[in-house]
Amino acid sequence: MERTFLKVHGSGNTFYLYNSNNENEFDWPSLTKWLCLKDNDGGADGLLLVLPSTIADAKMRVINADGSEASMCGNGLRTVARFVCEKLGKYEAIIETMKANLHVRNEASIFGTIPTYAVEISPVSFELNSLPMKYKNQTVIRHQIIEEFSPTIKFTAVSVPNPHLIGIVDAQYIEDASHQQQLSEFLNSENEFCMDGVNVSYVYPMKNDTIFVRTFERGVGFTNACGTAMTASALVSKLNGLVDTDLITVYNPGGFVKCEVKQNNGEYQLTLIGNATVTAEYTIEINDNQYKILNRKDTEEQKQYEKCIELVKKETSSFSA
Ligand SMILES: N[C@@H](CCC[C@H](N)C(=O)O)C(=O)O
Repeated sequence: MERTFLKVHGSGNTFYLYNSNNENEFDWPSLTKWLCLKDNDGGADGLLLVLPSTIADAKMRVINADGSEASMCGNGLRTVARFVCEKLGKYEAIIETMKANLHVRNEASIFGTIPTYAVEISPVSFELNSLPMKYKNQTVIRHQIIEEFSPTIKFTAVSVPNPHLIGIVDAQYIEDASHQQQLSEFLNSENEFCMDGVNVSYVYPMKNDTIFVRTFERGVGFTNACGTAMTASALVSKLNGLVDTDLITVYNPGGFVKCEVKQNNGEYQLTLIGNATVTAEYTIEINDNQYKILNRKDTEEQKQYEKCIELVKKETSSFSA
């Protein structure tokens, strides 16, 4: 049978997006692993499923490139927000995700006229149990040196609700990714700290309202960007006085986003704002776990996005390859 998929990205974090009325229509892990093969028309970082919901406007499921399922995806949610809002002819919607129903809305463009969406990132918890993570008999790790990971980098563990380990680093750790790669590979293989793996981000504070974030994603590896990681990194930067504004610009290897960090009655209110770009429409043949790309029709959207990348390269050229 032939099915239509969109190739989409948020800050260069690239996904196939598939709309289905049947949650069990295909073997999602097998399909995702195939779609994400780099030799397969460039691959992708995962598959986003848009499904019917009885409690919201739509439901999103996120399958990582290795076939594992994630509870949330911030960059992916922006593209799902666009798909659902355009389909329903609305400017805002509620999307059901594994652990929360999240508000999404169309937003003024962050660069030129590129389609831009703002999405709620919630719930937030610093409890190690929520990741899950274990470290000695601690219940939280907040801006703390963990000798087993590094003698100098301060780490924070936070779930939003997918699990993140955020390290605040000097420019040298951005220029050379080897420390982050080694630590991430260790924490995403069998280990005593992060039983289900973890997304590992290194954050370089650039200005009082700007940070740079690079993420090694659980189930994927280094990606151009991770939306939940950038939002969690903005929160950690704000809580530790590395930035002093509510609206933080977050550069990443694939572009930039804005993260709004607010606190109300002790609750964190986090919003991720950025592009929701559709690069192509694919026709794919699927027969008993056998897949074949039959056709690809490119959109014009990536051309404008390239200009955004040029700006980011200029701003980050002193420390980022
Ligand atoms: N890229 C995503 C996060 C995708 C899931 C992550 N790899 C996990 O396993 O938690 C984002 O933009 O948030």
